[in-house]
Amino acid sequence: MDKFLIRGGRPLHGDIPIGGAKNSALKLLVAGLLTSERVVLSNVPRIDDIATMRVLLQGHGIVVEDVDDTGHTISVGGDITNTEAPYDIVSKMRASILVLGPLLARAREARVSLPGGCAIGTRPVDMHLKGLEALGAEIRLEAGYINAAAPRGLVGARIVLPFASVGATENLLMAATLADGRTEIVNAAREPEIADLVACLVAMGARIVDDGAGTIVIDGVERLHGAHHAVVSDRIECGTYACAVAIAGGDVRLIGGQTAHLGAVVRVLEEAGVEVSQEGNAMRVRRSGGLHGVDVMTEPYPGFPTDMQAQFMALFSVAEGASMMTETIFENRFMHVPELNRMGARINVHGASAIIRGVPSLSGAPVMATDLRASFSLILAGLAASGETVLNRVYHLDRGYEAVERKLSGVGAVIERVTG
Ligand SMILES: CC(=O)N[C@H]1[C@@H](OP(=O)(O)OP(=O)(O)OC[C@H]2O[C@@H](n3ccc(=O)[nH]c3=O)[C@H](O)[C@@H]2O)O[C@H](CO)[C@@H](O)[C@@H]1O
Ligand SMILES: C=C(OP(=O)(O)O)C(=O)O
Repeated sequence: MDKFLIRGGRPLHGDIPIGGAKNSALKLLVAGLLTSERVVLSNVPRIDDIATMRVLLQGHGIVVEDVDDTGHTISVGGDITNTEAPYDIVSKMRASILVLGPLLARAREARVSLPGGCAIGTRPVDMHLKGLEALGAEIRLEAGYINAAAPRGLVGARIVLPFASVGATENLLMAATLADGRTEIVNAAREPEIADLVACLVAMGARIVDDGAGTIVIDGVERLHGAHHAVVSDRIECGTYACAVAIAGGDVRLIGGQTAHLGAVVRVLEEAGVEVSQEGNAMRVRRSGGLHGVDVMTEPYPGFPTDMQAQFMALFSVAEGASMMTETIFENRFMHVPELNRMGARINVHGASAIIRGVPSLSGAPVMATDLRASFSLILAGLAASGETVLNRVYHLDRGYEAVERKLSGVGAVIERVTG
């Protein structure tokens, strides 16, 4: 198993390229199930979750190909020959549940493993299933699988989501593009990844009006066609490297980064003492003075993202004063706390909130994390720590961050991957 060795204490200077969003690219690949024609996606990140999604789609009979040798442009298309999403893939990657709506819409049936919980929480899918039932699907849960059928096709409906779930919005949006009549999704998620999916579906011939304020209206069409679409920039990767500059100090341009998608994150960075500006197509991040603690609560977009919570916990560990981090999206997303504390952080968790009392410095240690963002929070701590940090279980990072060691060493960090 690969490890990272990190030696802290170096400020960061230069440019870091920001890739396409994992949380958008995965859904856009799934959208390819909605047409037999080729959908070509550019700016796709080269990460393990994308490789897993390719295997899942190929299992459905879809042809997934690299369009060039960059590995960042992928085409999907073809006929669905198998409507089962098996346990071994769904349990590895939760975004697999997103095939349910498109399979039902196009093949009129689907058998998808229930994803179950994961390291950050129970993560139920009841809203996905209720929404699909409202569109006329018959759903039975059996032996850990969702068996869904819509023998006469899906029919448009008005669906009010009790919570602005990103996954449920995406599943229902894709299913509704081929339903008979009009679907209205009320209290829909407003994340930039939703707008990206809407833009791709519209390019494929879907009729969608998204008011950007939580209401999406879809008029079903008979068929969708091929399209070209560039994946939106990864706001979480961008925010993560902004935290790297914030914790290590320095001055870095995050090429492709968009402050417009990171409003809540930028506000917290500025309050903490970090300078952030948009300069052309780059987000510039600078810190020369001290860091200050801030109180933060995770919320659906445009609130502060849960996917940035762990990274900010590392940052606040070395900020002056106390910070409070409240996690409202997932019930078990503080798994990084004991590891940060092993590096000298002073963090106490009380239910959904954590109090972080800033310390003057952290010290390197062998650490490991149980999920993607938690793993990066330990790299961030390592960048600020004295001595060497050894991060184990790098496979969590490889799921969602491309070329971490290259991007960080390119701006002066000392980080090395040890394979084996
Ligand atoms: C609102 C939010 O921040 N969503 C995040 C969530 O998306 P993801 O799509 O995974 O999760 P949802 O947005 O659906 O879920 C948010 C909350 O709703 C609950 N829920 C969801 C679906 C359902 O059918 N029933 C139910 O109870 C979940 O348990 C969770 O507490 O994780 C992704 C990966 O970290 C992030 O990129 C998304 O930004
Ligand atoms: C938790 C994440 O992803 P997933 O929903 O794939 O677990 C994430 O992107 O931070």
